[in-house]
Amino acid sequence: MTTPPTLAPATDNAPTDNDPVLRADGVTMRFGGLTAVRGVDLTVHPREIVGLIGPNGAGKTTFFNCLTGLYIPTEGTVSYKGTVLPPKPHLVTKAGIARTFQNIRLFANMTVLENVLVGRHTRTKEGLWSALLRSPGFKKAERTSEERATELLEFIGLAHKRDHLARNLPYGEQRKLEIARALASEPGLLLLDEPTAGMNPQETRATEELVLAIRDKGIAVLVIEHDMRFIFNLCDRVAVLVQGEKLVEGTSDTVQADERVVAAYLGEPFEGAPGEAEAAEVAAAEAAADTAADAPSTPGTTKGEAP
Ligand SMILES: Nc1ncnc2c1ncn2[C@@H]1O[C@H](COP(=O)(O)OP(=O)(O)OP(=O)(O)O)[C@@H](O)[C@H]1O
Repeated sequence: MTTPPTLAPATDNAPTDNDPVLRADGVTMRFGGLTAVRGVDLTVHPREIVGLIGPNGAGKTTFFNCLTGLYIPTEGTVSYKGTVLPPKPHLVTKAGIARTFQNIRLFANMTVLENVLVGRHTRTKEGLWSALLRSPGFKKAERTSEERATELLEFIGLAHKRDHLARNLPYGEQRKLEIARALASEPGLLLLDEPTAGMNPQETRATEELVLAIRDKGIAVLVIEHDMRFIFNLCDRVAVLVQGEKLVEGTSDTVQADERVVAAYLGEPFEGAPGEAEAAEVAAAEAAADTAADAPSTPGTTKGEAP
């Protein structure tokens, strides 16, 4: 019987298809005395849909803001396809990370098409003078952008509304338009912050389909969402943040079965909860102080002094 050939170990550091698109290493964000995010590591691989969940105030949006350059993390680094990102939102977008926000941020008085075209600005090289003089290069770039924007509107099902004002779209379509605008920057990773907030069940289902279709186009997705059915249906992997720390990470089944996650959502204490060590230290110090207070005093010593 012949032994199957073994793969030779990689001899160089060339990126492979399975290298993470996103790698967050020890990301910490403090606001004065409040640590909103504490030492969070997270990776997202190509074509993965990763969910980020956690109770209100757990630090999810703050973490997104660290990933996208809106905040400069107090500690830690964020890399996209192996390169550490500068903490500047436009450079992060240019590198290949696009995002949507918890609250819709469209240009309400611009048309649907114009909103998508705005999202393309990091992909067009023509400068201000070229635009003002309407140079041939600018006109060509403008045509290409419009074609691409139209394709994206077809993809999300809003091509028939391209000339409507964004503010006249129903809520669910405004959310879709935000996603199309994010996709216009041609990202390799899309971050979605509560994409189904305020949606009815049909709109939520349609958003689920849309996220799967985005993944099928080869774009990785990291999504924050409070709708657990959405998250557990959709995600290849789920990370749970509690009080700024990553508590659990795994498949939907692993996370759903983890009693610490249930406890965190119900606000119950659990073994290993963030802050538990500090709480235990305080309790031990208080117990020691009580014992000292109850103990009969030794002649020649006063409370708090060594004999
Ligand atoms: N700019 C800021 N300055 C001070 N504190 C902040 C700032 N942004 C967030 N925080 C605090 O950081 C903590 C985490 O907030 P964050 O919005 O990231 O949580 P979240 O998990 O996204 O919550 P939700 O699910 O309610 O959106 C909260 O205590 C919040 O008050």
